[in-house]
Amino acid sequence: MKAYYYDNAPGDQRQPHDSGRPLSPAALSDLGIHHYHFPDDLASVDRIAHERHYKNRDQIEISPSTLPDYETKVKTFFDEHLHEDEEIRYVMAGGGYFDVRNEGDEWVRIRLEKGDLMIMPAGIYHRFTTDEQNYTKAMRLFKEDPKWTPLKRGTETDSNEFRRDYLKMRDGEADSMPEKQRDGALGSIPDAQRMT
Ligand SMILES: CSCCC(=O)/C(O)=C/O
Ligand SMILES: [Fe+2]
Repeated sequence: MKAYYYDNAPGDQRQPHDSGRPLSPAALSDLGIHHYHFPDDLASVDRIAHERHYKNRDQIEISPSTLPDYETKVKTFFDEHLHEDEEIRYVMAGGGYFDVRNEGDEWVRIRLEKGDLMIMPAGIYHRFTTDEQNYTKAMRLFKEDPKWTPLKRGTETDSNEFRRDYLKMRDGEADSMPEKQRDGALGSIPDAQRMT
């Protein structure tokens, strides 16, 4: 995992777009993002899923040969959006980038590779893209139904209750975090494996 500010330069979204300004794991944690590295360790993935009350999962292989209409799908993943559920993504092979908005509405790019597991809070604005290798195999873990429901950023999402709850949590009103997001706190994860 590597996190840095996106350079906002023109060019294919799949290029690194590395501004050269890194972001610390602590700064990612302030955004509500947690990261672990579990290469070939599904037992650890299972443990986190259990502790955080995840009920479902699937696997997706994002590549021109496995995903019909690959180029359109990759552009859809790259539309800025939020989800009303916390989500866990575990990269099993290949790599890709999640971009998330920080407190100043700047894009922060998170590079994930094989073995990286990321927990992303409900309500954070983000987008995803494969890299120039055009190959990401990922496990997607869902608290409830195994479905991917992106809500594209707009005036409606700015007043979405999950967005508002996220901002309260990010901006420090800890008591305001919905109980469903406090569930499965990170307490039992060994510090050696916890990256953020
Ligand atoms: C790497 S998993 C596919 C993308 C995805 O699940 C997501 O939520 C993109 O925003
Ligand atoms: Fe998403």
